[in-house]
Amino acid sequence: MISHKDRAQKAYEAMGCLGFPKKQVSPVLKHLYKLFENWEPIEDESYRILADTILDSQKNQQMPATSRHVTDQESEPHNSTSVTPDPDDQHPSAARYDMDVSDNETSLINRPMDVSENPQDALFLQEPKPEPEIDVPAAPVANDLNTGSSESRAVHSEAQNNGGSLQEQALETYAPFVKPIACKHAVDGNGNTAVGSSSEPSFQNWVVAYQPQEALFKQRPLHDVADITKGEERVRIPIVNEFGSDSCPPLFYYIRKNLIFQSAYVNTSLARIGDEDCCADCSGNCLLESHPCACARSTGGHLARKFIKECWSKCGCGMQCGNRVIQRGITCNLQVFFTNEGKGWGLRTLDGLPKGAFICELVGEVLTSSELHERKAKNSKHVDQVLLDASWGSEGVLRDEEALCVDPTFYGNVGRFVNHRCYDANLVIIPVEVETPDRHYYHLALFTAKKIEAFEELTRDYGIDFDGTDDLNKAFDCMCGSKYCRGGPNNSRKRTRASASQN
Ligand SMILES: C[S@@+](CC[C@H](N)C(=O)[O-])C[C@H]1O[C@@H](n2cnc3c(N)ncnc32)[C@H](O)[C@@H]1O
Repeated sequence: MISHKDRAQKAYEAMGCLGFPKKQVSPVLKHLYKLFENWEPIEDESYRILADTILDSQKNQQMPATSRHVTDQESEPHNSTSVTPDPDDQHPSAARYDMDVSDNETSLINRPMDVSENPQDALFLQEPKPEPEIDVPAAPVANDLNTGSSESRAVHSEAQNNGGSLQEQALETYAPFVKPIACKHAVDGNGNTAVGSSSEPSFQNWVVAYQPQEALFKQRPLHDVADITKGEERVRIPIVNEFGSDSCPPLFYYIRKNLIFQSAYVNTSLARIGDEDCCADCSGNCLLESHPCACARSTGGHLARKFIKECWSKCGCGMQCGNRVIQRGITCNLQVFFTNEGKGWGLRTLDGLPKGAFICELVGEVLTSSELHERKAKNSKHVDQVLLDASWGSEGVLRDEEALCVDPTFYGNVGRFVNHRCYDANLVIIPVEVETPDRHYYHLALFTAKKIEAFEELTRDYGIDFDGTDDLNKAFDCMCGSKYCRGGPNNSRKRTRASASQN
C-alpha cells in the first residue's frame, strides 16, 4: 500500500510539472484531503481537481475582498454555482470549443490550440443545419465524431422517412422508458382539474398542477407533456414518468432566451460592439479559417474557467458558422423525466453524445443580485440560481444593484432540470459572450464533459458547499449517487454536525 507521504509527493511532482511550487500546492492538498478523506478523487484525471483548486485559490487571492461574496462559494473544487470566465483568458488560439476537461495534464495548461492539430476535438458545425423546425430535430452540435447513438438515430431517421411524428415513434420505441405522464388529477389554482396523457401536441396534453404557494403564477402556465418547450425549441422535449406517478414537473414559463426581470442592465446596442469584438469581413465558417477571426480567436484556453466568444449579428458570417453554437439552440434529443431517486425531475439525453456536445443554455430571468436576494427572502421555493461573476474583466467591482444572476425558477428552459452531481458530473457550464462585450453579462452554456450514453441523466456540479452556510443555494440531502458525494445523508461531516448538535 502506498503511504500518504508517497501519494503527497506524487501530487507535488504532478503539480510541479504544471509550474506550481510545493508551498502553493501543500495547503490546497491538505484542504482537499480533509474534504474527501480519500486520495482517489484527488488523483483522478491526473490531479485535475487539485490543479483547478490551486487556480481558483490563486484567483481568489487576486480578487478584491468586496467581490468575493460572489465567488466565495467556489472554494470547493469544480464549483459551478457561480461561473467565472477567466480574466487571463486572452491567449490567442485557433478557435475551437476545447472541451478537454478531463484529459491528461497537458490539458491543464493554457496552450495555443490548432484545429488542424486534432480536428476531431474541434466543436464546430460540419454543415448548415436546418432552420428551427419542430419536426426535424437536428444532430447535436458537436464535432465530427458526433455520430450520436446508432440505435436512437436509426429510430429517428426511420421516423422521418415514414413521415410519421418523430417523437411519437421514439416514444413507442423506447417504451417502457418513455411513457408520457398522465396528470389525471392535477388541480389548478382555482380547484379545476385537467387531464392530459396523449403524445400529440394538442391542448389535451396540457396539464396543470396546483402549487399553492406560488403567488407569481396568477395565470398558471400549463405543461405540454409531448413538448415542454411548447414549440420554443427546434426539437420537442417530452416529459415522461415511467414510475406512473401523477405528479408534474414544477410549473414555469418556458423561454428559449434569457429575459430581463426588471432592473438588470444589459446593453446590447450595436454601437458598443467595436471592430475588435466582431468579424465583419468574415463569411462561411470562422472556425475553419486558417487565421481565426477576432471572435473565434478568443475561444479556448484555460481549463479552470474556459470562455467562448461566439460570432454574432455584427459579424460577416452566417448562422451556419461553427462559432455560433449556443445561438442555434438545442439540437439534441432530450427528455425531462422523473428520477425516482429523491432528486425530483431530471433531464436526460435520448442519444449517445460525444464529449464537447452542446446541450443547452441555462436560461432564466436575469436579475440583479439585490433583486435575487429580495426575491429569495419572499419565496424560498427556488430552483438553483447561478451568479454571473461580476468581477471578471476590467469593469471593476460591481455593486449588488449591478451584479447579475440567472434565475430559472419562474421563467426558464430545460436547463432548470439538470440535477446536481458531486464532482463527476457529465456536464460543465461554460461562459459564453454573444451579443455584448460587457463582461458582467454572458450566457451559461452546458456542454458534455465526457462521452454520454443514451438515456443517461445529464448532471452538473452546482458547487454547493454542503457543509457551509451558502445563503444563495440551500443545500439539500444529495442523492447524486457519486462515489465522491459530499452532500449525501451519510456524508461524514454531516453526521458529525448532526451528532454535535444533539450533544
Ligand atoms: C435546478 S433544480 C433541478 C430540477 C429538480 N429536480 C426538479 O424536479 O425541478 C434543483 C433542485 O433539484 C433537487 N436536486 C438536484 N440535484 C439533486 C441531488 N443530487 N440530490 C437531491 N436533490 C437534488 C434539489 O431539490 C434542488 O434544489
